[in-house]
Amino acid sequence: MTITVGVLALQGGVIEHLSLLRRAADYLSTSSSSNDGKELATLPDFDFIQVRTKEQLAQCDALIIPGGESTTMAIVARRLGLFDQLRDFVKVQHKPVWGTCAGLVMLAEEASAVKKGGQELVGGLDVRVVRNRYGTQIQSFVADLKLPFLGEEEAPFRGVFIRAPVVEEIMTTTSGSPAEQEVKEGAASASGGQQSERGAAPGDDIVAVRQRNVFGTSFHPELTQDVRIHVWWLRQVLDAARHGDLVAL
Ligand SMILES: NC(=O)CC[C@H](N)C(=O)O
Repeated sequence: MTITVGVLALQGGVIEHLSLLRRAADYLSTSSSSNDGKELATLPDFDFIQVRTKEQLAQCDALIIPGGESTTMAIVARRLGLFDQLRDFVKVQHKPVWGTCAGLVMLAEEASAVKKGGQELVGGLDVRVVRNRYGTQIQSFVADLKLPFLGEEEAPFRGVFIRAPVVEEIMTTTSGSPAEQEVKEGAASASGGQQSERGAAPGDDIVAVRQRNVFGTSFHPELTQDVRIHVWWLRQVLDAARHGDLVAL
């Protein structure tokens, strides 16, 4: 079995994600060969592709929407007629999708601080993000993040924040619904903001969020050499492929 993972390649950090995805897949194949062999026996091949057309999107079992500029990405996606299919991918087929930075904006149901006239979103995460939370490009910074979903004992993750959005509100669609709880369980706060080299510290801002099949990060793991989040996400993709949907963490 081959699992096809796409990176939406309309604009932004596409190559960087593809490179870390390949490294993450290598890591999974070597780590599974050193455990009891159970995972190895069932570990499928991964195919990583750039997605610019409806046909390419249709091939994908999972998708990354990279960082870049969400307004530009939305305009190009509209021109290429990809929006309906993207929404179907996320909200009807419930395939695993991960958005980084501009990708998180695209996956939010609502966004504030948008350009005049608004911008089109794919949605899927019942959150409102605020764009450019920490200011402009020159106010970019890195901060050590504690991300509980990687494991409580794990070393902090070096988060790269470039005109980053944060989740300003987790919205209650149906009160007490499982979806709402999963958002909350999936939320990860930044800590160690004093490690920031530049710009505002994230403090308690929500910079990673998950709701069922949809995952978003404010920062750019693909701009580091740290493969842990890509490995974690590929495991989610594997689980989704095996079980038909994502399992709880
Ligand atoms: N680094 C980024 O992806 C920046 C995101 C950008 N501020 C947007 O809203 O699209």
